[in-house]
Amino acid sequence: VAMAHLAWRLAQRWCPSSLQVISFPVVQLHLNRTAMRASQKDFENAMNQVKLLKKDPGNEVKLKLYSLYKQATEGPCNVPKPGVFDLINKAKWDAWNALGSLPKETARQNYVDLVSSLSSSLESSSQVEPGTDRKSTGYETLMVTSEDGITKIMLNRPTKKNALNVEMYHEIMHALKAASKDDSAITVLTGNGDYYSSGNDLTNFTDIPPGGVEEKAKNGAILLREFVGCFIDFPKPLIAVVNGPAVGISVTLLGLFDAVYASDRATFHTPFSHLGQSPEGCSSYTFPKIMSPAKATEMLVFGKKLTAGEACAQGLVTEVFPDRTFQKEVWTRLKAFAKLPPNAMRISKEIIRNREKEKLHAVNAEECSVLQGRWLSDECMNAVVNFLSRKSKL
Ligand SMILES: CCCCC/C=C/CC(=O)SCCNC(=O)CCNC(=O)[C@H](O)C(C)(C)COP(=O)(O)OP(=O)(O)OC[C@H]1O[C@@H](n2cnc3c(N)ncnc32)[C@H](O)[C@@H]1OP(=O)(O)O
Repeated sequence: VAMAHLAWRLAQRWCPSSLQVISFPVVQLHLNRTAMRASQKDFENAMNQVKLLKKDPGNEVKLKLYSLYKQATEGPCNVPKPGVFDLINKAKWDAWNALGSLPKETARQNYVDLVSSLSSSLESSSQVEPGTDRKSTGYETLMVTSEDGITKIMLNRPTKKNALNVEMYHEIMHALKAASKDDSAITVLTGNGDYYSSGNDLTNFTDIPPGGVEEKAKNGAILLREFVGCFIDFPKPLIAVVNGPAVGISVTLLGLFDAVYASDRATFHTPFSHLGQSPEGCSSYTFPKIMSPAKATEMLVFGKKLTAGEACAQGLVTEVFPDRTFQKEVWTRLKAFAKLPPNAMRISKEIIRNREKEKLHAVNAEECSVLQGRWLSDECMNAVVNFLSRKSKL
């Protein structure tokens, strides 16, 4: 009954995408403006690079470019929401508005990073900025760059609050495997836009294969186990730069990171019971160890949302920074860390992690098996239907 309800709700929700009709020149029009100051040279270069792209990067990317440009030049969205039938302007407004209070300088940096990744994946005729070893890749849901000894993996679905869809799970695994072998000293995971991540993309539950919901749940558990396994086994220092609110699996995984730096705008929320689900990311083991069993229960069982300060007091977060100076302070620190001898760091991490590895893999397997059952429960299906039919939000 729940599945029939879900299918009906979804049929109501889906409509043809309005974004198909957004044309590339619409973005270019905005990028051609010349109101940049000399100190924004990178930003200007990036705008010029966009004009040199040989291939259309697609509507989703164009919306990202547009929103970052607006945020970088005008700050948070400050114009009235267009009417529901003004599809193009509404899509653009939504993309800009989704960036929330993202600082102008961060938007500029994100714009430059995005253009840098496009220049490589879409064969720009211009050169990548000389003097850096920045690399970009053709990921759909991530921006991955490597510079100053740091590989940065940025979750890049800001209009969906960086919810993890199936493609993103695969791309993160791919990026982690590549980072484990590249010549960077440390690896950083962060989010683009106003959220770090809103956790599992709840639309992951909607694409039911021929084998039905049982097969869906089984495949989900296999994917989740492999995904979390990549974090358990990651060999280099892995740092989370939590730029905004974090939900669900993006929170639980933090227990597997080597350090967690958070903006004071970040919050930490694991509403598993509300969603009819159960903990993953090894949090049923790491959280009670990090913060005491009772505090872990408040988060994982009762869904208590923590501020960054509270998460720091409980050991989940290493240090909190004011949002205004967050990026500058954190990246200065990370660049200093990345200059330390990489082999020493890797070996020190190994000796810490090896004591726990077997246990962590066993916990991961058990959590995935329990979740597989939870995903088939009425409690979980009803929670997903309620979100997708816009009856509920966290
Ligand atoms: C392989 C499977 C592994 C599974 C592992 C299991 C993990 C467990 C979890 O991670 S549980 C956590 C799941 N996450 C949620 O329940 C969050 C749901 N989202 C929300 O409640 C809200 O969106 C919000 C509070 C995060 C943000 O609210 P706000 O009002 O600020 O923004 P919008 O709701 O308008 O969001 C903008 C658009 O983004 C879409 N979106 C946001 N989060 C998700 C998500 N988790 N899944 C799917 N879609 C999400 C939202 O629907 C909006 O889309 P729209 O613009 O098309 O309407």
